[in-house]
Amino acid sequence: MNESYDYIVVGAGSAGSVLARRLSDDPAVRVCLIEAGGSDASPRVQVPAGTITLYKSRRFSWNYESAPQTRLNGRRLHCPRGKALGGSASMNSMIYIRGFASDYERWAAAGCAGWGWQDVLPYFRRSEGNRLGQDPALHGQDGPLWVDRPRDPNPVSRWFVEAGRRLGLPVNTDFNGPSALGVGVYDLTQRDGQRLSSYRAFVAPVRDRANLTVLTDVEVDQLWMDGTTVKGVQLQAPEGGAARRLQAQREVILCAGAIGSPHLLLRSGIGPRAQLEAAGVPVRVDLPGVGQNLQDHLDGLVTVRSRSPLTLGFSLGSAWQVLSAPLRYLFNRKGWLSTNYVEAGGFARTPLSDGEPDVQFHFVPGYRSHRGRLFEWGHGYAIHTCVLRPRSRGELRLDAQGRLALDYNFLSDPQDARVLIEGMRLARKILADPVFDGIRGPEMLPGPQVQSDEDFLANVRAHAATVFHPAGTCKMGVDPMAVVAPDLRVHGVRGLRVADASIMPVLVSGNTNAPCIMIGEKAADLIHAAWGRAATA
Ligand SMILES: Cc1cc2nc3c(=O)[nH]c(=O)nc-3n(C[C@H](O)[C@H](O)[C@H](O)COP(=O)(O)OP(=O)(O)OC[C@H]3O[C@@H](n4cnc5c(N)ncnc54)[C@H](O)[C@@H]3O)c2cc1C
Repeated sequence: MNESYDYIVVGAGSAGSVLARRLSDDPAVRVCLIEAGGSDASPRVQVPAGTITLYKSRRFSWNYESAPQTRLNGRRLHCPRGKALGGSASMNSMIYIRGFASDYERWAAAGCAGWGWQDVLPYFRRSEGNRLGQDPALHGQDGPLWVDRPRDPNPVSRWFVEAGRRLGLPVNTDFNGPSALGVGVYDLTQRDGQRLSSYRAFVAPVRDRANLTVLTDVEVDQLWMDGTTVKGVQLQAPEGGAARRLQAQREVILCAGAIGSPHLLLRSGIGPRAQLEAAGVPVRVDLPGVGQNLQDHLDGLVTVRSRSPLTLGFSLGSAWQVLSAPLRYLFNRKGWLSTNYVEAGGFARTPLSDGEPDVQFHFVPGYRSHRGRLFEWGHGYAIHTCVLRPRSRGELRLDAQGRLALDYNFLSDPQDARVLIEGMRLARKILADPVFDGIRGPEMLPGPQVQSDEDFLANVRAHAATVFHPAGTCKMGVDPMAVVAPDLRVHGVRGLRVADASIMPVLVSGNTNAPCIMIGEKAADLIHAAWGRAATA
């Protein structure tokens, strides 16, 4: 016999966790939240510094790899995505940024009625439990998602802020305030110095609700459909076993992320007809936009070596800091283990800007980058600079063998390279400030020999990567390439919505966790409104 629920939410990540919580606030409905990954109860997830052990973890990450990037010297880029309760917010850097008001105005102008800034602001506020005394007109005080500052920021992170100020950038104490321009210490989704994913904030406190079932280590294989109506989901069959089906009396909502959701649609026969036919997947709904419109923030590095054990890193000089870190963290949540690495950063305008900041900085008080490396020997500091509103568009598709192919198509629009190069020049100027003189070693990337546009472009091709914000692959809208309508219902399909990073028609100007949480909040209200329940407070 099939198990039956009112709502099935696929994916317990940033958006899915919020949605499952809000839907199950109504005791009259039964909600099933399905997560392919397992528990998040590991110090690697809960202790902020554990984040560097997760990107390439086989247990916690899906570890996708892109197709060779033609304009990045044919390199394949690593694309980590969280695979555990909490999803990508169980491995992310915890920075709390909403994007610009103008991003959401662009969504509304592109046909997404109800998604302008004033429409989405209440949802940002509803989710947030701001610990910083920031403007209550913009910030929620009582929501489950704590927003706090790093417990023990590295002194060199503060030097970055000072260097940015001396370059003429304002010091910004609220990047989610009226203007994001400037440099500062980032606000984080942490509670008492521990990571706070939306699973931890929204679902964990109500997990014993009788009307909420949370399944872990269970992967949805495809949608269970009758014609163009979704009846439920089919789970991946255990080896040698039969596939299990779960029925949704009302709706299935895909919250499997910007890679997982379109992949699931394609596997279920919802996508571009020619692609599905070539991959041997029976076509249920010809929906040409599925997997298209892939966007991400391309990122260039300026990095400087140092001998100073003030910065994070392993050396004889830092041995005491490293060895004492577990005790310091245990007793007062301070010290080396409390860092999220990307403690400071900001938003700046390059000479190519249209008036709004067009690049974002992520400052790391450690050598080179934390990306995927468990141990970095030695010390240093670095600025990651990313293009905030990339013009390049990639795609995610099934190849002829039915395998997932992920092509960012980075730098297909040459303007992205121009903006990135100007941003990296700004980053280099910040790091050249005398405030760093006492600890400065040689610039490693892009390296002092890199000066002209051509030099920079060659460096970008050789080293640029992403800051892990894929979005847009089930875009919301009303044009022929839109996958979901502004109420998040999938065009041409009954009983199915998508609510996660994939629905962004245009990538927001900043980190994507808070926007996904907002999407989960708004999805809950859209669903409650459709089925006749008033909005939750
Ligand atoms: C390394 C890293 C650092 C980042 N740093 C930041 C940061 O500091 N600040 C910030 O704002 N953003 C950051 N991000 C981005 C941000 O975390 C994500 O954009 C956001 O969490 C995406 O939310 P989502 O709901 O779309 O998907 P996810 O949170 O990825 O959730 C999708 C969930 O669906 C599950 N799933 C997928 N397929 C299936 C299936 N078939 N069956 C069942 N379950 C399935 C997955 O396992 C996952 O748990 C970072 C991301 C990464 C990877």
